[in-house]
Amino acid sequence: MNPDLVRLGFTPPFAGHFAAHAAEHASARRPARIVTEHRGAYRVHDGTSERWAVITGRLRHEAESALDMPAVGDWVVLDETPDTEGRAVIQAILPRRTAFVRRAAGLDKKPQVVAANVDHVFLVSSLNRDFSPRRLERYLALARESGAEPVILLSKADLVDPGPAIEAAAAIARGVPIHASSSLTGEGIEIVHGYLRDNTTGVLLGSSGVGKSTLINRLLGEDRLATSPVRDDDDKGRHTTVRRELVVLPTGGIVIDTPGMREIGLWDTGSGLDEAFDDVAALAAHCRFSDCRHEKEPGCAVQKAVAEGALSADRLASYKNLQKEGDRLEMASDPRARTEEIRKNRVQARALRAHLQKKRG
Ligand SMILES: Nc1nc2c(ncn2[C@@H]2O[C@H](COP(=O)(O)OP(=O)(O)OP(=O)(O)O)[C@@H](O)[C@H]2O)c(=O)[nH]1
Ligand SMILES: [Zn+2]
Repeated sequence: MNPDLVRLGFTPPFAGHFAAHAAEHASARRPARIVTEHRGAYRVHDGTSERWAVITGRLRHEAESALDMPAVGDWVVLDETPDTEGRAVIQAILPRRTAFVRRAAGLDKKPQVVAANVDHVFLVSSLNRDFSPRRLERYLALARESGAEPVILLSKADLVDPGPAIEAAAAIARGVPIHASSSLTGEGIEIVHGYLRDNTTGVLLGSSGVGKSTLINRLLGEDRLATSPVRDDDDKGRHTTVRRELVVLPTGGIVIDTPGMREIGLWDTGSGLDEAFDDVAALAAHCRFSDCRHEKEPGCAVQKAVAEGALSADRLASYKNLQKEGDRLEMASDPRARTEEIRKNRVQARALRAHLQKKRG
């Protein structure tokens, strides 16, 4: 396989999908990866160089929601014949292995694919005032459903002793690895490099100002991405990164920078919520009633655990809260939007995760 494409994360499953696509079409086609999106045009990388591309009218027309449009990290098929403005034309999106999807910011209930085909989702919280277990639980539920492996990263370890936050994160991580890092001292940087071995892809998610772009610059070994200081009064960031962008590391691996998220709305968490809260789910299996709401029902094993101090009341409240949000979304969303493809991808993603877990022992 073309080593330039492999360095971009083009693995055998994508090669297989691409070959199947190319075999059905007479005109010359090539695979490329979405690097960034700007006003409906896409910057794509074909392993050798980058250029602008647009999607065909047919793709745009057939898209039922944002889930069917190219997202950063997607592998797409380009037609070699450029359009009148010299841009490549995206003919198809190859099936995603994983996708981190949230509810788009704003009032209407629409999904947004934050990053596609990522192996690791780094949930970045700054140790400097930003860390919130409740927000982390929300991210974890979405990350679990993405099919990628979550990693909790506590940044700016040079400013604050990470001990207490690590302990708080450990109480809700349910097996997700936790690392402290500092782009100033270099602490934890090799660990992040380690996750991106073998041309795997990671995405950095978190609030503005936690140091996502700074970390990528550190991984790159050069100040390529723009960064800016947090506000003095509350340590909040200034939303410096304005669009998602895929970066290929010279040392191997691919990482996607994202703009700081103000809100992180749930989208179709499927079993992701119960995976992120497998402690609550395991208790719930022992409730007398299978539809127990864990309120005041007799024989509720979950409330019993709270009374005995085995489960924190805050964590249960958080679980119920997210569950309600998910239920509301489900009722509101158009069932057609949940395409069969998403379901299939989820199965594939599970298999991938199992494989990665096995690989890492
Ligand atoms: N002390 C310390 N400061 C850091 C560290 N990492 C980043 N910073 C600083 O935090 C500020 C914000 O960093 P950015 O990298 O722009 O944060 P971001 O998460 O990319 O923010 P958005 O692009 O707005 O989402 C900058 O002033 C950085 O220098 C760190 O490890 N230690
Ligand atoms: Zn940034």
